[in-house]
Amino acid sequence: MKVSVIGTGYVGLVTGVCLAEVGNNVTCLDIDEEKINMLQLGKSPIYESGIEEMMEKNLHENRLSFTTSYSTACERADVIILAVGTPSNPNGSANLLYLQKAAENIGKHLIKDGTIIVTKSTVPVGTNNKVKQWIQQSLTEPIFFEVASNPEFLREGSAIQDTFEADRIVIGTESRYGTHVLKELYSPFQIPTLQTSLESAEMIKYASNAFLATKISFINEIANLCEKLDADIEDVAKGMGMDQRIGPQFLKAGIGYGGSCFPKDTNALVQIAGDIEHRFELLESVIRVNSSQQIKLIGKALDHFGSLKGKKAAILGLAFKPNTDDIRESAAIEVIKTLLHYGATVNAYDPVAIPNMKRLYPESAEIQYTSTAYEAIANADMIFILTDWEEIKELNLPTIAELEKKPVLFDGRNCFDLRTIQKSGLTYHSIGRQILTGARQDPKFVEYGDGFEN
Ligand SMILES: NC(=O)C1=CN([C@@H]2O[C@H](COP(=O)(O)OP(=O)(O)OC[C@H]3O[C@@H](n4cnc5c(N)ncnc54)[C@H](O)[C@@H]3O)[C@@H](O)[C@H]2O)C=CC1
Ligand SMILES: O=C(O)[C@H]1O[C@H](OP(=O)(O)OP(=O)(O)OC[C@H]2O[C@@H](n3ccc(=O)[nH]c3=O)[C@H](O)[C@@H]2O)[C@H](O)[C@@H](O)[C@@H]1O
Repeated sequence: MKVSVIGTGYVGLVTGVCLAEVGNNVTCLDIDEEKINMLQLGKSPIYESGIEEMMEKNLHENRLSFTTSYSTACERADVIILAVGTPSNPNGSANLLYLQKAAENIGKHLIKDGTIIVTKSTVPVGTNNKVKQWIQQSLTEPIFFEVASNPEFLREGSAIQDTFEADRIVIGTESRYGTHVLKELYSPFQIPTLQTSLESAEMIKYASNAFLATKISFINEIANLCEKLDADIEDVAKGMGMDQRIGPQFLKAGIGYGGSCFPKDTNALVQIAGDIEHRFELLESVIRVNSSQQIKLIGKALDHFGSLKGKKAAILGLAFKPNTDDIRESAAIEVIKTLLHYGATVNAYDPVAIPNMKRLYPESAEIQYTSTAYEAIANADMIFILTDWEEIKELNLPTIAELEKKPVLFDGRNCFDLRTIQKSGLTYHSIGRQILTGARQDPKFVEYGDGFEN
């Protein structure tokens, strides 16, 4: 099939490359010329495992191309996929301006009857009907087209794997023709497909993200109780997750959810509910819990040191999760801001996200970036673990314990088991578990069995 993808961000690029990989002829379009120039050279503007290799292969085999021209992208496409950003407006609602511009441009350049225009961007219920109007109003001649909703569920950091091994593909369509074309497009992936109305497909996306965010805030609240009641959140989450009705995923307590989607989509859903005069109190609480969770470690550091003025903090992990360079809504942004506010200075390290964070916090007397985790730690009074990168989970704790300052470890991702920490003699604060003071003490924990995954 001939497919065009509008927007070459995390979703558009991965979708385009994977659709080319299964044999389609794919044109990816973006208004950002710099991105398109890079992509034409086979370089990915985002850090996503495996993307460059798959891109290179499909460029070489002439199934994939990149352009800034709407006429090139629209003229022969059977399917056009909209994957532009839908960021938050100041009131939390979804900003549909990029989508409107893209839809209008499609309308202006559509010349082939029967094209299906698919919204993959996350959009409020009712938006596909607007997309239809925007296109209709921009047509230069009468053309038959259809719209469809096809929300995306991939995660950054495992986007290619998630595309090939998704739990489901949701297709909201208006006719049998639309359903037929999209089912055919996705048939090589052999993934269960759910066909719904446009509105239900749009709602499935928000409801899924809101539910996952709720699970995270719920387990974080339980962690906050565990800290005060001498229970261990890792054991508690494991025990809960063994109940198949609950399931083990998204029960990892920590410093809350970040990223470009959970914060944006939970706020948007509260706003969508507000627009129809329904107060979504549960989701409002989920959002509030997450905001306070993001700076939980600062409270622990203040309790420990009294004052943070003049203290040196090593920040390990800047990305909102491992295996991505994305720092959008990362807890690291709030933690750094608050540490600087309290008069601390920062040495920050991340395997890939430093260039993105430097745009927000350029290097200065207060904040320095280092090329290894150990460099960041060398002179620190305290260490904040904010992203559970594999290399951070593998830090050599005895080496850290031997440093002159013997830094205090504040672990926002519960990367270490308590026995390992206890052996190292470090003072250790984590989320929802007992504090280890470096003195000889027996941590209250059990030996984990196999199979507990997040
Ligand atoms: N990032 C993720 O993991 C996921 C994102 N989504 C949703 O997918 C959508 C896209 O998200 P991302 O890929 O993260 O966004 P992004 O910000 O990484 O990329 C969006 C791209 O669209 C381009 N663009 C903007 N206006 C355009 C126009 N008029 N014509 C052509 N290109 C245009 C931008 O230059 C940019 O390259 C959002 O609605 C998001 O909520 C859904 C699932 C996963
Ligand atoms: O709509 C989207 O953009 C995407 O949002 C999330 O994907 P993503 O944001 O890439 O990453 P997740 O792995 O879901 O993690 C989100 C945040 O939650 C945190 N998290 C996740 C799981 C957990 O148990 N605990 C926890 O704190 C992570 O550290 C991270 O900050 C969803 O998982 C995807 O299904 C969805 O497509």
